[in-house]
Amino acid sequence: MPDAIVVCDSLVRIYQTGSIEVQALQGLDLLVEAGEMIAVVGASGSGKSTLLSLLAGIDAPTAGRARVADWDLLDMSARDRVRYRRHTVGYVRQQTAQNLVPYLTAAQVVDLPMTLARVPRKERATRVNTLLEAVGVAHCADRRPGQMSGGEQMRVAIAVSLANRPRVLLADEPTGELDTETSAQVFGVLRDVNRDLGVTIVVVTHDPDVSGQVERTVAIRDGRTSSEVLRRTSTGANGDDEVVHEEYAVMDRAGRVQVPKDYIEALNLTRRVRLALEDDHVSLRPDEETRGKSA
Ligand SMILES: Nc1ncnc2c1ncn2[C@@H]1O[C@H](COP(=O)(O)OP(=O)(O)OP(=O)(O)O)[C@@H](O)[C@H]1O
Repeated sequence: MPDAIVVCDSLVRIYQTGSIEVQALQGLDLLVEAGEMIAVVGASGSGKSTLLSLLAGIDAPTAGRARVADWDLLDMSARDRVRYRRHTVGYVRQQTAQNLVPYLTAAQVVDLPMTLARVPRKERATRVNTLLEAVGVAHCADRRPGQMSGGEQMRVAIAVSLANRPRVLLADEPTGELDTETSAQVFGVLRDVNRDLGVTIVVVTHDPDVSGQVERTVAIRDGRTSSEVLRRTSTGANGDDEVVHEEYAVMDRAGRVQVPKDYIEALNLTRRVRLALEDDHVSLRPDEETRGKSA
């Protein structure tokens, strides 16, 4: 992908707690094109938040390669990290309240990252208004978090993350605390800012139905990218536009592919499988010998 703005190649993050080692990411591959909006899904503990905090520059990878815009995430000084977090990426945290400050109004909290980046006062005031309008909460400018609904707070959090014109917006479960309707509205806001401001968006969620809200959904399993769902619009037999979801397995550079769990269970696949190259596809069959032993 020549225009990739996010490149993760065999990315590894190992957490060490005492003598216990947890491999949160075990060689994850991910490419995100500039201007794309993708969702990252996966079961609890699959490594979604770890991936996002690495991309946000909050945490550092253990091994592998990770690049966002012109930054190499494995080779950044503390000072680089501050610049990267201030200007290149916007980050919306999982808990709505963590994104805001209880005693600051929406206008003040959107202003804050720009003040830290020494943006002139006049420019800040204009940008605060533009952003609050862009996410549909101009009416909340003078309200504190306690005076806003969960959906409004999340919209303000998105405005805060966009204050310094990041190239990539990372959102960790932005709709986790919201009802279905409000969630759909927040996704609508993300799509609007993706389209109108050209910011690349990576949204993490454990809601598998999110694939209807974005063009590409990447699934993580056990710290690796396992499959992708692409949403396409095609013209049906009756001439109407219909949305089609197509699922693909992801192959890494070494040619490794994760077989979906339901396929493994359906054919009782165990340690060894038979692969065969056919004219236009590869077939994968159970090895009768190992299957017999495991049964
Ligand atoms: N700071 C940490 N120290 C030790 N282990 C951690 C740490 N952070 C995450 N882990 C472990 O790494 C694995 C991946 O966690 P992560 O939070 O990335 O998963 P997730 O997919 O975001 O889960 P959830 O949907 O529940 O938020 C888990 O086994 C988790 O227990």
